[in-house]
Amino acid sequence: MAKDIEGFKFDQRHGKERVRVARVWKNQHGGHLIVEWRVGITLLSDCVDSYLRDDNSDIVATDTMKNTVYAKAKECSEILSVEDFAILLAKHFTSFYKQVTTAIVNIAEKPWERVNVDGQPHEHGFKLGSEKHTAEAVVQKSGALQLTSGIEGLSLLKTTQSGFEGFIRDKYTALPETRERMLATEVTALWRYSYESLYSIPQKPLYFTDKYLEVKKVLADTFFGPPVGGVYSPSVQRTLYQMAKATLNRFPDIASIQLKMPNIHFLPVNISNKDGQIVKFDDDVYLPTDEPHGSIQASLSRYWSKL
Ligand SMILES: O=c1[nH]c(=O)c2[nH]c(=O)[nH]c2[nH]1
Repeated sequence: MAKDIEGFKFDQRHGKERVRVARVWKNQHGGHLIVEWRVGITLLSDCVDSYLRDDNSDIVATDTMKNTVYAKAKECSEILSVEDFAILLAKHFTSFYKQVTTAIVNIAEKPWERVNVDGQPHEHGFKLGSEKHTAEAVVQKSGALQLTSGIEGLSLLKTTQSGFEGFIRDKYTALPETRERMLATEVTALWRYSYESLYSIPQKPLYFTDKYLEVKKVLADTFFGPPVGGVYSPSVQRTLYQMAKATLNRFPDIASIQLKMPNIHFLPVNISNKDGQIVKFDDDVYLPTDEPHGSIQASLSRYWSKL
């Protein structure tokens, strides 16, 4: 909230970024669970005097914020979702300090996955997966909540059932029309839950972890289509829209979703020299690239959503 100060508009916030914590839980039978989180905390608090004069008496030290992450991780005796940990931290800052009006906590979870050895889940062995689960909780002193979850780095590719035709052609257009191409992307998704108060969030353990896995499945299943035959994509735009719509249709407690889907190009390889063709592209040999890439993004919200 901007304040009028000395004839200016003034707005401030402070926090700690990239606090890394790993938490292990052990059961009586030797089974271990682990999460690794990168936590960012931002506090909106009444500590204007620290900017205007040498008075730090209303500052929550960012070092204290960092310590709180470890203390709260220690206190959590059971595994919990990134969303629930973000809410727990944000709730702490807004209720513990009279100066703090709003706490914004974002967390990215590193995708440690249990390994299988000889077809059996390992008790305490994990390997790194690829895409990340993210969450952001914005909590007000009143208990008002905004909860957003996301996926980062979900790489998806299909080798056919994609094309791009009918686009604008002008004197700068070289791209041929096609009904046969590779489609590759790295999905970044952000979705907002409709829970608007600390008192209305589902209490079921790992509710939001399960939701994350289900959203990821709906996004991927919509991208790929059925295992036999797949589904034709006439553009990244169309596929993105179908993925967003499938998510809102499937999950009543998701109010809006934003998707970013770069079009990662796999270029047809054709090589020739003066004696003739060395490689003739036949939908088989590609040059994978990462830049430049197309950039396609959209968000879809329910009408009653506040986003
Ligand atoms: O699916 C696509 N959408 C585009 O907007 C675009 N632009 C382009 O060159 N290729 C593609 N493919």
